[in-house]
Amino acid sequence: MKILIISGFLGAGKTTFIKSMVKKTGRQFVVVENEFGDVSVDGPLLSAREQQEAQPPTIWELTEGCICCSMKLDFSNSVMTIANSLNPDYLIVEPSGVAFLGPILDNLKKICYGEAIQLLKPVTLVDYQHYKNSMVDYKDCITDQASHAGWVLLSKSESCHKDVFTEFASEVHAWNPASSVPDCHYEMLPRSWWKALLETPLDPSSVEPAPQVNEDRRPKLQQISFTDVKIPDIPTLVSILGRLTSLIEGKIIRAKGFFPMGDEWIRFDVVENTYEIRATDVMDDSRMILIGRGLNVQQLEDMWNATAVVAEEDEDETT
Ligand SMILES: Nc1nc2c(ncn2[C@@H]2O[C@H](COP(=O)(O)OP(=O)(O)OP(=O)(O)O)[C@@H](O)[C@H]2O)c(=O)[nH]1
Repeated sequence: MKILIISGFLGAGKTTFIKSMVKKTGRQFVVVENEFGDVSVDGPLLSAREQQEAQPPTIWELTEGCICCSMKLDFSNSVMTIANSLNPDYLIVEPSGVAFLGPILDNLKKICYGEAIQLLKPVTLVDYQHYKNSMVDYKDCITDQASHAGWVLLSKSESCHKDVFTEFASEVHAWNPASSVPDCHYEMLPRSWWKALLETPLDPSSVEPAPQVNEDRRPKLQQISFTDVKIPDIPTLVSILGRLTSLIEGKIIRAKGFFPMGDEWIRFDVVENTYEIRATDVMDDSRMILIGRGLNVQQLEDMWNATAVVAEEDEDETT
């Protein structure tokens, strides 16, 4: 079993990359999802086909802790269990956006043996639209992720000029001279690149011991999660997302979720000051999570509860 870690800060595009990798390579993957927060949104979204023909991966969720520190042992036990039970050709690991990559590699190298469990060179995604801003507050985490990667990819860069990639590569090479930084968005890379991604091993003896991530280094973020999400219509959702991206009190770094609206299921993503709304597959339940700092939790909970009441009234009127 080969292990490929896909790291990157909150909202950098890890899940989107994994979806693309499934489609481009046509392979069947098992994915370990470790989300920041106590509900998993990515797991169900990765399982959703969303009109794509590719076979969705099998998801193994690890919530309520971070695999680079508090869940270290649970994580290595899960990897061993997956190797011994499912034994897939490829295990993809998506750590939470605030996980440090160094300690994850250090932990995994201890359970690598022969061909049974092999590490591949990890990927780190860096969000072109937001990373310069994020570097102000989360530099330690973002540079750790890029410093330990074999491949560093600039996401959300589809319309960028080559010069942007050249400048980005020289910035990354200052932290990690050995990393490979493609000079275009990953969607444009040839089949040979995707093949190399799934074949290039990381020598475990080259992984340096990583100290325990102490709490001072970890991004200090709050999370609020909701299940049974009710939003009556798209204008209300747009208005909520507009408010979330321009809070007077505190700052939302990431928000995401999915919920039913009439006969359809809708998903939304907020990354800093941008948001996206799309249709998705029918899900078993609805979920959402807000991640940020300095948040007025009571005010945000009141806002969602008020929206749910309106949605319920609308439902009553239509039945
Ligand atoms: N245009 C564009 N949008 C992207 C790209 N990658 C991600 N996005 C968008 O960015 C948002 C977050 O993407 P995700 O793939 O969920 O990011 P993530 O890193 O898995 O997020 P977390 O797990 O919550 O940290 C979504 O709205 C995506 O559609 C990209 O390469 N190009």
